[in-house]
Amino acid sequence: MKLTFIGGGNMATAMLGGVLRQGLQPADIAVLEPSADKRAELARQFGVHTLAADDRLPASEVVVLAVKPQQMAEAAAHIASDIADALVISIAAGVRVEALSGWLGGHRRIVRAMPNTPALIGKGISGVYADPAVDAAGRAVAGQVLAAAGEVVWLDNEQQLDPVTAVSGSGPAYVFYFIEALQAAGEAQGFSPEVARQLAYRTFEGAVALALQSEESAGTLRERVTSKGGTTERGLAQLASAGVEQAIVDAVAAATKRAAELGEQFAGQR
Ligand SMILES: NC(=O)C1=CN([C@@H]2O[C@H](COP(=O)(O)OP(=O)(O)OC[C@H]3O[C@@H](n4cnc5c(N)ncnc54)[C@H](OP(=O)(O)O)[C@@H]3O)[C@@H](O)[C@H]2O)C=CC1
Ligand SMILES: O=C(O)[C@@H]1CCC=N1
Repeated sequence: MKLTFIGGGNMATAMLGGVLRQGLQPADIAVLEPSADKRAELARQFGVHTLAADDRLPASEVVVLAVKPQQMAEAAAHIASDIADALVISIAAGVRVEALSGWLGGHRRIVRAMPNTPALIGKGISGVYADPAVDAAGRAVAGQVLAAAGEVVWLDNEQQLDPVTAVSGSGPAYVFYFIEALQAAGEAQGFSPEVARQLAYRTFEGAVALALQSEESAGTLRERVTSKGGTTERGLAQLASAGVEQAIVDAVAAATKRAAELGEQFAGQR
């Protein structure tokens, strides 16, 4: 499979890690990226072929659009005459199939996906929506590319991509934020950064691994940590009085709203 990424930034880098781990050959992958420094780093790290902004697109079965939403119109217009019948997978937040199709000269073999950065190690999760014009073979190819990034959840409605973006697309940032906060809290109690890091990181790793393996809900596992009259109860009460649970609900709602705003911003543009 000949695969070309348009944009060689954070998420393209994460997906490259996934597809190469799955066995795709670097010689079959190209990345079009305006920054010479990033091109050099991608070639060094992954051995893939790189293209500068003005270069024409090589013949590709799959083209992954991995630029920021605000850069999509220009990036799509640049490749519109070169994509032939390639399957186009856009990973941009918000930007809808209708807008993508307009910028791509009416192309309809379009799949939208929302992966996340753990794709780099094959531990991501992607929500995926295919335009009805994409046939079963196209869906299978999209599923194969995204499976390299981790688990795949097919969506039957494009709107569902906005909350997927808010929960799992942005989600790693929330988790890293909690890890940072737990590490900082350990340091505030007098531990060295190294020890605080070790305590925080292993706690997250262990808790997530346990939750994934367990048949019990996260709530039940939380109750098992919480001894009556003990330390966890005191700590959780502090989190509750600070409104942390509601803050998480509000954060996801705000991110979903931002994805919808991005969709509106680019709707109907040609
Ligand atoms: N980061 C994440 O966790 C996730 C991101 N996404 C989506 O992925 C997309 C990319 O995000 P991310 O990787 O974080 O962003 P980055 O800014 O890291 O990557 C985008 C890259 O594309 C380059 N670029 C700009 N214009 C063009 C062009 N016309 N042609 C080719 N390349 C171009 C940018 O260069 P320059 O920096 O010079 O502008 C940059 O290197 C976004 O649409 C985002 O919504 C989806 C899921 C998760
Ligand atoms: O922050 C963003 O807009 C992108 C989409 C999901 C994760 N990063």
